[in-house]
Amino acid sequence: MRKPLIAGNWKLHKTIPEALDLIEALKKDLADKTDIEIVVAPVFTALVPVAQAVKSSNIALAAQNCYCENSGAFTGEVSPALLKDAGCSHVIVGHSERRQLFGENDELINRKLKAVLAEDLIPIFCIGETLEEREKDEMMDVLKRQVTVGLNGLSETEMFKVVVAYEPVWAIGTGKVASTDQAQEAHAFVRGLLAGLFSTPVAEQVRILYGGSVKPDNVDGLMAQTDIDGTLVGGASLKAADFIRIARFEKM
Ligand SMILES: O=C[C@H](O)COP(=O)(O)O
Repeated sequence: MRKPLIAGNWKLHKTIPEALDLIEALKKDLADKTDIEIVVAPVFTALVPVAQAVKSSNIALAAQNCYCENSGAFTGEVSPALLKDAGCSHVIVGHSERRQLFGENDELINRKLKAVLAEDLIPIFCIGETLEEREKDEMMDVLKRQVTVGLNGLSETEMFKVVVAYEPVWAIGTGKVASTDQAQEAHAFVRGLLAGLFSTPVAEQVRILYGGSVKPDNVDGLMAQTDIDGTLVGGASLKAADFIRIARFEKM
């Protein structure tokens, strides 16, 4: 049985006071939610205060990115060890905005995943095809490459800790959510890849989140799909009421 995970990626939004306001609202209204895991990913500068605020709550803290080395002459980077020190338990790795805007490739993402796991943090490993790739019927090839290279060299034990997030790039921030059929098809395909690359137990236990225009009015249909184990929410995670409704998805 895979425990649902609802994660909010706040991207480049919210000052420290705004982040703390949002956290207080989530803590108040989601305190009873023990049947799911809740994760929020604020900007780096808000991690420490938010870590203090979520202590002893059911909300876990993620960073939105990290580097693949723990120390050294890497100006501007933040390491998994320092994120752990700041109070993070999760790190988003390979988000499409990192791939598209900051040139991250599958090999670098693989190194980041290994660095995150070496610190005993949980990576939320993002994959997904662009609109152009989908229109050229390359979705499966792209997902296969991202999964095969991104997870290369991970042990089965490490894989049990990984969370995968399928985020079709064309659905991110566009309001165009994948249909439940499209999302389920991609998730089932990714689960099949995990079975082939690792094992059936890995495929059965690894959680695969859906991301891309998840909103209160579409979350129930998405979460009803067999292979969708949670959501990685961008825009709607910035509003307490929307994120709370998403975390309170109804089982259909
Ligand atoms: O990490 C979250 C995704 O990029 C989805 O963002 P969105 O919900 O604003 O489409």
